[in-house]
Amino acid sequence: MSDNYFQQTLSEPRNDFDSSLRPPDFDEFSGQDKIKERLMLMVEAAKMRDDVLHHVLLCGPPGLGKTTLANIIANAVGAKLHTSSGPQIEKAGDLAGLLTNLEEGDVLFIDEIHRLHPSIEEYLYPAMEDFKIDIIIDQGPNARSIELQLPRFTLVGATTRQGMLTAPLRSRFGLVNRLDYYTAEQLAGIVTRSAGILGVEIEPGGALEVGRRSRGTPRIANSLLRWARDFAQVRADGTITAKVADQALGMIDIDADGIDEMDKRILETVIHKFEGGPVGLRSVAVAVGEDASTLEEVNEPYLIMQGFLARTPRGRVALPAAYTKIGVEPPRRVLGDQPELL
Ligand SMILES: Nc1ncnc2c1ncn2[C@@H]1O[C@H](COP(=O)(O)OP(=O)(O)OP(=O)(O)O)[C@@H](O)[C@H]1O
Repeated sequence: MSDNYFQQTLSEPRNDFDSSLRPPDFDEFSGQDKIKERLMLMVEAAKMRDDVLHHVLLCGPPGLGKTTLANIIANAVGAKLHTSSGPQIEKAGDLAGLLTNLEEGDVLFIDEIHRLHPSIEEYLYPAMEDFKIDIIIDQGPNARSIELQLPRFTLVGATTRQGMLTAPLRSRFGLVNRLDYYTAEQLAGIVTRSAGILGVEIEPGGALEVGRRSRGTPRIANSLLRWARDFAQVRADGTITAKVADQALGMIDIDADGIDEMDKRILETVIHKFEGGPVGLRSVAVAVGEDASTLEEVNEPYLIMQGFLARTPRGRVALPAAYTKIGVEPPRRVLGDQPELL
């Protein structure tokens, strides 16, 4: 088992397990109420006008349901969904290929859209605005650009890094939505639904225990459910009770706050190696042997949200809860200081 369980879960390619649990429509998609309401309204308005949907941007940490929402949007308007991602679109020709394959009303989902190369991004602007694209044909002195008219389509972009999106691209989306982490209760609801689909017996207490330790993320909740199911089968009578869930998750070193071994190592590093900070994220990443972007996307947001770490203009600092978590007394300066937050 990896010591960065969450990073491993979130970076796994999507598989049949994920698809079987993916809610097909807005009714079965729990949480994110504001976003759901806005999207449902947009869908209704487009249907009333017999028009295509505006382009939609979905932002937020991995595993919160961006891909799921893109599927739901396409289902809601009865359109075909085409899927790609920033890193997959390497050349302008790749983008032209995707766009010219679309039919009227189709939804094009581009995951990790912040990773599109700037030169490719520029091709996307006229496609989004006027549904046309300029392509260069021939080479050398014969090279010339021709304009192709595209069918009207909807672009759904997803990004884990809203800050890395260029202003021109961001401004071309009709609606920008930021997904939030889910509450333990919402996740318990998602776990109960998934257990029903998988035919797993789970008690409300068991679902809540899994929900509490899933760090606000449905993708993690489903993955922990899968582990708890195996555990319940082998070490209990197959039913996931609160106690069974607690033992199952304890066995993979996920504690009652949803903190795993890598999170603990990060806190220990900031506290012991860097005297509680401030320290730059890159230095922490080198010290714990993990990629800085993984720390920034997966570990840090949760540690900040739970009050273990704070971001200050001079770097990350450990808060009193971090000292308690790793079992050391917080120094007086930490208890007294209120770091200047970013
Ligand atoms: N609101 C929800 N209700 C029920 N299940 C959900 C919800 N959101 C996500 N899920 C489940 O969580 C899993 C992960 O969701 P999804 O792949 O859509 O996340 P994502 O935000 O697109 O992730 P990434 O950022 O890694 O692309 C899906 O298999 C889906 O079953």
